[in-house]
Amino acid sequence: MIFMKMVQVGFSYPGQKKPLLNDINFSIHKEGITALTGPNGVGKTTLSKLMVGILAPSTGHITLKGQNMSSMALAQIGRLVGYVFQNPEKQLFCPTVSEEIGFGLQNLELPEHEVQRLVKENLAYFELEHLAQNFPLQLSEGEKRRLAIAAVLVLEPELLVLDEPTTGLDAYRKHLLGECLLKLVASKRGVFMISHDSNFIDRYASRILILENGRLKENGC
Ligand SMILES: Nc1ncnc2c1ncn2[C@@H]1O[C@H](COP(=O)(O)OP(=O)(O)OP(=O)(O)O)[C@@H](O)[C@H]1O
Repeated sequence: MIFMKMVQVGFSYPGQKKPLLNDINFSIHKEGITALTGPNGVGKTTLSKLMVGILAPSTGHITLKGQNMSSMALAQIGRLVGYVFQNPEKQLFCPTVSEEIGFGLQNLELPEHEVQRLVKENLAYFELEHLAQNFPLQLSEGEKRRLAIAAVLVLEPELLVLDEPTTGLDAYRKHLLGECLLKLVASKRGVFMISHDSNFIDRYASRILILENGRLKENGC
């Protein structure tokens, strides 16, 4: 079943004479890891924001599980599609690292012991245990990114959208992230990542999309 579909999607920011995105058509089946790459400023982040409903298409439409996204509330989209921003600071707002990971779980009204179990598990997996009581905005860049990813992953979205997830990560943490994404895929969840990191893309992506001059190409064809 098609999970997400973009049909003739175009997008311009207010005041732009030429559309940034033009006639974008593609489907995501939640299988494997899809990478989106392309030159700086071409509209990759904009495309990812359309995928999670932060922006709406100027023309065309996007469906999510067969439903037009324009008729869905952001919270409804957010339960299906998780988004990790290019700049992790945009999504960190809790007083401690532990609370940041637990925040979304609290909103799901899970029992407290289950919330604490999942928080502990993710603190350990992302090697943030020693920082559990620290203020998120005072972490290093790589630690902030690991925390932002942990806080979204813990909610087990069906599709995870990540914007430049390897920025600021050392080789070992990139490896951990890649293995974590493969685990998600093995549990029938989809991953869509924007990246310029060609080594990471070659190692983990099963599908490569390239955005150039407002249009999308698959595998450079
Ligand atoms: N809110 C906004 N209002 C107006 N223009 C914007 C806005 N956000 C982004 N842009 C412009 O849209 C273009 C595409 O930006 P976007 O961040 O989507 O590109 P990108 O491909 O992700 O770039 P990079 O690889 O550098 O991260 C840029 O020229 C940017 O300046």
